[in-house]
Amino acid sequence: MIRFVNVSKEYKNGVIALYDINIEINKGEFVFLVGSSGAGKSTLIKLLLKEEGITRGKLYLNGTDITRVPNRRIPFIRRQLGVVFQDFRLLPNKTVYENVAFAMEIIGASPRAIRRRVPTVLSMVDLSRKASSYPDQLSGGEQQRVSIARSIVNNPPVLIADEPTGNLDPDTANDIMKALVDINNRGTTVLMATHAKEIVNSMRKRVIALENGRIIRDEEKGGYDIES
Ligand SMILES: Nc1ncnc2c1ncn2[C@@H]1O[C@H](COP(=O)(O)OP(=O)(O)OP(=O)(O)O)[C@@H](O)[C@H]1O
Repeated sequence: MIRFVNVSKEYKNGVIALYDINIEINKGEFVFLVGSSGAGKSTLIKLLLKEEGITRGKLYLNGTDITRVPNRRIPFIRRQLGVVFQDFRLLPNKTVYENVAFAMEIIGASPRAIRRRVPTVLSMVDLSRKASSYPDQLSGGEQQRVSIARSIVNNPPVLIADEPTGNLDPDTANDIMKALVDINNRGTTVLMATHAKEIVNSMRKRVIALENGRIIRDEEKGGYDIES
């Protein structure tokens, strides 16, 4: 599903953020990406989203070498990836329903498909009651669940979450994790970058640890730290 082959990333200022990264993530896996600040987690995600170019190596998404994809095809690549960020990034002037519907409108979905699909995903994240609310009328956890609904509404095979619980208290963070596990159980591959040690330790999923741009650990059913 996702394959990094000898990938390196050097920024224009000479900072080498990733060195010779090799990762293979299969369909349906749930993978935590951990590492201290500056380890290279966000850079790795930016390469997948094609927000940054790759300096060396190859990166495959669903069998396509995305390092060779021309710019005009980037939107098609992006459609295979649902993305959730720490800061939710909802549109403030749209309701919950409209925020989720908008993700379908921009890919040209029919009004009928939108009317059918949006209530389904809102119920998956337990937000049916809040469909007409605006983001500023919601708690942080609810806003993040809207953002998750939006990220999966077009059925992407892969969901990328960059520190999705970073702004949330522990109970709310657990609700978000339940939503992500639910989505993973329905077959979506999940890659989540996080500093949330307790969450990683309690879930016992695959853990890939980065340090100074290198993979120092890749463990099935791992913990946040090597000793855990
Ligand atoms: N646009 C950029 N230009 C130059 N250097 C950058 C740029 N973005 C990140 N870096 C550098 O690349 C390295 C990796 O940064 P990155 O943001 O990927 O780390 P991270 O693991 O996501 O950290 P955090 O947990 O704080 O988000 C750091 O040394 C950082 O300073």
